[in-house]
Amino acid sequence: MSTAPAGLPFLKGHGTENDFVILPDPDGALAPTPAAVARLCDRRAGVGGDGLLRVVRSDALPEGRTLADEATWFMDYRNADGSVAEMCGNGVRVFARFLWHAGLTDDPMVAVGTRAGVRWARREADGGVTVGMGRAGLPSGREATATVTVGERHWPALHVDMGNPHAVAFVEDLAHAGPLLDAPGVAPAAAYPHGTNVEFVVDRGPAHVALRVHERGSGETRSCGTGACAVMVAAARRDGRDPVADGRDATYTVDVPGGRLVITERADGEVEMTGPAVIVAEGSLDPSWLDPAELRATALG
Ligand SMILES: N[C@@H](CCC[C@H](N)C(=O)O)C(=O)O
Repeated sequence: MSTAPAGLPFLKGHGTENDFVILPDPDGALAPTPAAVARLCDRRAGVGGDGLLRVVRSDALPEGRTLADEATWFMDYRNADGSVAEMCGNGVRVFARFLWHAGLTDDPMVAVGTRAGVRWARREADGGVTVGMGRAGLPSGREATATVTVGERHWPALHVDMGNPHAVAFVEDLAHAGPLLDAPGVAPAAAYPHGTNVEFVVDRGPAHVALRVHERGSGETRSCGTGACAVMVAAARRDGRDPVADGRDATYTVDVPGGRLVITERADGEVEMTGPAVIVAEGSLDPSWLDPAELRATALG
């Protein structure tokens, strides 16, 4: 029997192996510093994850307050290095799975506030979760394209905005991107003033592609939902498909190292992504390991 003082509750979850530490903080009592997030996400000395999902009531956060009428819950997303990101597509599926798992809602359709606006998530009969990802942004002019570099190799890349930034490069072989230990070079830097996620894409068949991704703030990951949607839209345009102009939905299968996502760009321009969302563990953080002051955890008392 443990006599350790009760620590802060956390969960661990993943969507196509994009894995997250989930920190329930309904009243917004916590304010995790970048250093605390990086410690939590550390794969050797921490819980481990590609990012952190802090679950807060929208009306308890300044950035969520304007969304509170539409979305009770706000996903405060942080990358593994502690940096803040606007959106996380796999994260929204896992966030919704947490709300259902914790009994915070039993509605199969939930709205989730994010820094990129409100996203919805729907529980499917087969256990998957579909997320309404909003419309893709395709900047024009000098921001429309960039050059991505890994070692001696260079590729043209399309700028796709899914609430967060992506540079999508079609390559001959995913192995050409190398081990992706460092962030690929992206030029001109002015095209991405806040940095970018980079996707490398190959074809697998008609309307079927596979990707590798280097995530801003997290490194190479096994999946990226916003990245997969950016890839789907880039592949559709390359294939001459524009659902809004055609008046016809386009659906692609996008394989990621950690599984498979099915993505539709609808004739009204909205992008929908379906994939798995899994809660794998629940526990509590040992207060002697993570100084509560680092989380400003009034909840630890
Ligand atoms: N893995 C996420 C994206 C997380 C944020 C990203 N690294 C960024 O900084 O924009 C996803 O599933 O979309």
